[in-house]
Amino acid sequence: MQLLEDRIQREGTVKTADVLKVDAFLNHQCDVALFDAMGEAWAEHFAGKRIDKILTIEASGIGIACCAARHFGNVPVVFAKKAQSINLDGDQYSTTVYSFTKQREFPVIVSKKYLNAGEHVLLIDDFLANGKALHGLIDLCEAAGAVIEGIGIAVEKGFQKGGDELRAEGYDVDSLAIVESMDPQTGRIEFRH
Ligand SMILES: O=P(O)(O)OC[C@H]1O[C@H](OP(=O)(O)OP(=O)(O)O)[C@H](O)[C@@H]1O
Ligand SMILES: O=c1[nH]c(=O)c2nc[nH]c2[nH]1
Repeated sequence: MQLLEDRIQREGTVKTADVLKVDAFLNHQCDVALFDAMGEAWAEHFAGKRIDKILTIEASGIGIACCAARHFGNVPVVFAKKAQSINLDGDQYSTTVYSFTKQREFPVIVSKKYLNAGEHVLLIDDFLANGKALHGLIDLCEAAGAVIEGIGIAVEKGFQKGGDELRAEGYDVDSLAIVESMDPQTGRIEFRH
């Protein structure tokens, strides 16, 4: 998606060999018009598929998923929580996920009320790196008996293994920008096309 690639080139910074900082528009300050255009692009890619619900994970996937839902007939958005809470009652599906930016394991929890057998689910997230977050969401869907129709990602780092693994597993992964390589010394970012 040219709009997203241009934005990454203009405002993204390569912090280290594997950390791209795009917090000016994606995962700290949020550009809602950009999120809306991303939702439109996923709706085009997944057109014709039955999507009953969008599932994402705290924290950075939530805003993107909510904007995307507007392009999928306002389907509900469910986000997996990364901590127990007194608000999480009743039966739950849960797994654990290693967080890329926080560098530790988190529980990943969804109430059984909000993920049901036979529901057709689109998974959305801001980043795809090693695929830990996505595999956590897939585990939750499998436990619930939900059907995964596809995966929409804003930024995939193609030099990390998550995206290629998920495609090899047979998932339809639509990443709007795939960073093929990036260099913290020069700041150069190259995309896969
Ligand atoms: O493919 P992976 O290696 O799992 O990396 C991608 C995940 O990393 C980030 O989550 P993180 O927990 O780091 O941050 P967040 O709380 O801002 O979402 C991002 O939001 C993705 O969910
Ligand atoms: O802001 C971020 N930059 C990254 O490179 C990344 N990888 C996973 N999650 C990420 N979040």
